[in-house]
Amino acid sequence: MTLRGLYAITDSQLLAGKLLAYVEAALDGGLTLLQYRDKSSDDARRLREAEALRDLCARYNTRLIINDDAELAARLGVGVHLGQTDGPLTPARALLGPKAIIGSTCHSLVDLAEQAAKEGASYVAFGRFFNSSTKPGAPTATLDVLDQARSQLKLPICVIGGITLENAAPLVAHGADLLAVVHGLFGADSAQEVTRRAKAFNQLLAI
Ligand SMILES: Cc1ncc(COP(=O)(O)OP(=O)(O)O)c(N)n1
Ligand SMILES: Cc1ncsc1CCOP(=O)(O)O
Ligand SMILES: [Mg+2]
Repeated sequence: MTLRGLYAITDSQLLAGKLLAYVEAALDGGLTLLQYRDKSSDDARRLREAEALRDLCARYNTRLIINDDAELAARLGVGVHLGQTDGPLTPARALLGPKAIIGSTCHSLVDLAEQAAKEGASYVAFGRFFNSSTKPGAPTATLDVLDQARSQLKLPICVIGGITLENAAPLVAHGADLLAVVHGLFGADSAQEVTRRAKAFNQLLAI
């Protein structure tokens, strides 16, 4: 399986009251991956929403990834994205099995990505590349890091942080495989606009 394309990430504040409608609109435009990212501790809601997203993604043949929580991912039979403080990759791979998609945050450090590859990551994520209202304090990364990652790594490379239709092209030109986007996709005034943006991101990636 080649991991390349638009990687939509949900945000509980931005998508309050319209999570499924906006996610379906994005799926209509074409998503390679969807990440359920909810930093709250409302476990019951997280389970309910993640199950609904898993079923929706299945209808569109799109893989669901759970942020931070390998146990929830295992319960649902989907993938997980783990940051540097979200627990180790090796046990997550053992828990989820060889076919699960497991992503790893590497900030701007190719060494972290090399390590993640050895520990069984399916893709590595660098960023943030631009200002992000979703995660303003996230460490930054540059196009130089992306060049270095592209030349050293065989794994799919994901980029994140403030990505929009206006600024994404250089990231693709420098070797990004997956564009991970919250606000630049879901910060739209209508579901139709979400679909339009998703299609336009796919065009940027020549998908
Ligand atoms: C695709 C992707 N890349 C990076 C992140 C950030 O993960 P992390 O550093 O663990 O930060 P939180 O998202 O958990 O706040 C991500 N979630 N997805
Ligand atoms: C989770 C995360 N990690 C680094 S930046 C970021 C937020 C991405 O959201 P946006 O696309 O709205 O900047
Ligand atoms: Mg995390």
